[in-house]
Amino acid sequence: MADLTEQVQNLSINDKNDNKHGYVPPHLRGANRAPRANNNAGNGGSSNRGGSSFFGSNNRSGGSSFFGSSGGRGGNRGGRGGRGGNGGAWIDGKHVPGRKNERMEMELFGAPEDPSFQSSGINFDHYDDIPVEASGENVPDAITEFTSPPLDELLFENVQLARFTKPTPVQKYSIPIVAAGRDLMACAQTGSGKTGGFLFPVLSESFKNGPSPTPDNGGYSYQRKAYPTAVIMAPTRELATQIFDEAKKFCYRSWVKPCVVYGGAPVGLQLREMERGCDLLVATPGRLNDLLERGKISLCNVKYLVLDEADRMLDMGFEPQIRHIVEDCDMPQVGERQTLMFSATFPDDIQHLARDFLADYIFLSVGRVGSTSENITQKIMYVDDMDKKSALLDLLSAENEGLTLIFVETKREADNLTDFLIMQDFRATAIHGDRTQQERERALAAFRSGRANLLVATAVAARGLDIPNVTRVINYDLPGDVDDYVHRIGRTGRAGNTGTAIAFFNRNNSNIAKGLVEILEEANQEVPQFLSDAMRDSGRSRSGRGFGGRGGSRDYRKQGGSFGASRSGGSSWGSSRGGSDRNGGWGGSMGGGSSMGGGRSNGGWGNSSANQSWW
Ligand SMILES: Nc1ncnc2c1ncn2[C@@H]1O[C@H](COP(=O)(O)OP(=O)(O)OP(=O)(O)O)[C@@H](O)[C@H]1O
Repeated sequence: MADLTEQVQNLSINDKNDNKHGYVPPHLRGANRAPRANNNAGNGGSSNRGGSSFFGSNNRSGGSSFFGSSGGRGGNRGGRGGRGGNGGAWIDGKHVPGRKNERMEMELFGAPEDPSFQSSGINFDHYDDIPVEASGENVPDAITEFTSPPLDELLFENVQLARFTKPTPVQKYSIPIVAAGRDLMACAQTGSGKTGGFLFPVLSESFKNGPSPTPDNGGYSYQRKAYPTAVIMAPTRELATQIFDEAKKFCYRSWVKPCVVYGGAPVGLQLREMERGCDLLVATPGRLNDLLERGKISLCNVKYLVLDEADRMLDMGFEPQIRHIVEDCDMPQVGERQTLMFSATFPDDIQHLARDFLADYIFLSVGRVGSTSENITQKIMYVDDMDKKSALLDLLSAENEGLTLIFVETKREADNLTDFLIMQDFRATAIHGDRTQQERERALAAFRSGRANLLVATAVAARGLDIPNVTRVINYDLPGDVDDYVHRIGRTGRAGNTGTAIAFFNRNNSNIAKGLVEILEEANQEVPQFLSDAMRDSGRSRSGRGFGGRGGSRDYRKQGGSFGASRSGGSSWGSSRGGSDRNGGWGGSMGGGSSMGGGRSNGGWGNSSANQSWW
């Protein structure tokens, strides 16, 4: 990839001799860009205007099959009763692993050189230098490597098949914490292995201890019910599917049969799959609630409850459903189950939810809460709204290798920009809450496979998605909340790989100037002068980290000074949530998303009322 600073300099960004904002779009420079070579191998050229659904589907993750185990590569059918396939069984209090199957191993774990499987990057070892804070009573010692014990032997074998040679910091702590029977709230940077952070200990303990006996219903029930041992809730269907795909790997040959359920997909198919066994259930809250109400699932056997991207679920308005599922159904009480909450950002309100869901928990933060990885090179460019398309074309023309994720604020903007890029002969596709599930899956599959190397997305793609080879994230529209920025740029620079994140900033984004400056400084990135100016000016009209400021804080229990076995320092942040295209209609029963239209009112820096009127 061409040097980012050079690229940005070539765009005359911040050149005081140009205009007042420094950026001179190509059409004003009289630049006659040569017609772009048709690189549209995948979609047949610019005549393919009809949005993006024409990109065919499929990639290694199958993109879509809800229950991969019923398809070609799943097959953990054994469940506790040993239902054949390569699944194991729990028999007479013992775990009996299934047979090895080379074809299935290839499907689940891939060949070492297969680029569609994320491999750890050159900076993976740098994770060891990140300070970790673990607070709470009697924090168990972290492990330093994957060994069995403490990991269950079969899980250890599966971790080796995945070619994970060393635990990431969050995994080093979560494995002994869960093994000690403790609850956990964990905050770790994007791409630093949080999924393994909950799957490894939950599966390891499940493999060792087996399921609870299914309640005897006296033979009166006419319908089968699922009695999962572990329930993992996630905010979006894509994230749920991704966790499920990851779970399939680590459940290989075990008694644990993973399942996934989410809204917007036919419930009949999901029910049929659940009937084959459902020991680890990954679910969006809305669909889980629905299935509970239909009496298809009982939570009475749950030993492990995981809330992934918990703050996002609250943002999406899932709190009533989550509370209903956890508090009003038949799930064992706090203290009788283990509860784990994970995210890269933890605003205060989520910590307060923890008071109700967790008991005597350990708060783990890896790096500064809500910080970004130094594996990501961040650049903020001043670009007025009217110049954004030109600036984007410039960036894409200068560098179009690897996969680029482009974030916009509204669904309509996502479609418009995608059409525009396709018109310019770029291989672009779009993902947002108004697209059908099939369109979204096809778009993601095309992006993963590289047939479309540009994915235009709303905030719905900001969280959790783990797509190898995303080398660049462009915030065409900045989000209104700095936490969202952190998650968005975290789609690159994962597992120790490097990536770049570019954001178009203008006076409409002054609300997050302060938060952005803090993030850039923490990650040792350059802070452009216009951003410092914007921060200073916007600071005159408001104080503190409030508006658009950093979410997340350290363990709120320590703010009262009650206890703390801190292993390193921490800091406390104010919390705030901004509005943005947040809902998007993913997962569960959430409806369509909201849109912040363009055309926000402009005001000068520090013209507080004008700047904030849309906020
Ligand atoms: N111990 C490990 N060794 C090597 N690679 C790992 C390890 N743990 C996880 N990974 C890989 O790192 C990538 C990022 O992991 P994961 O998706 O769990 O990150 P995350 O912290 O949940 O990120 P986000 O906050 O964006 O959801 C994945 O491709 C995963 O396979």
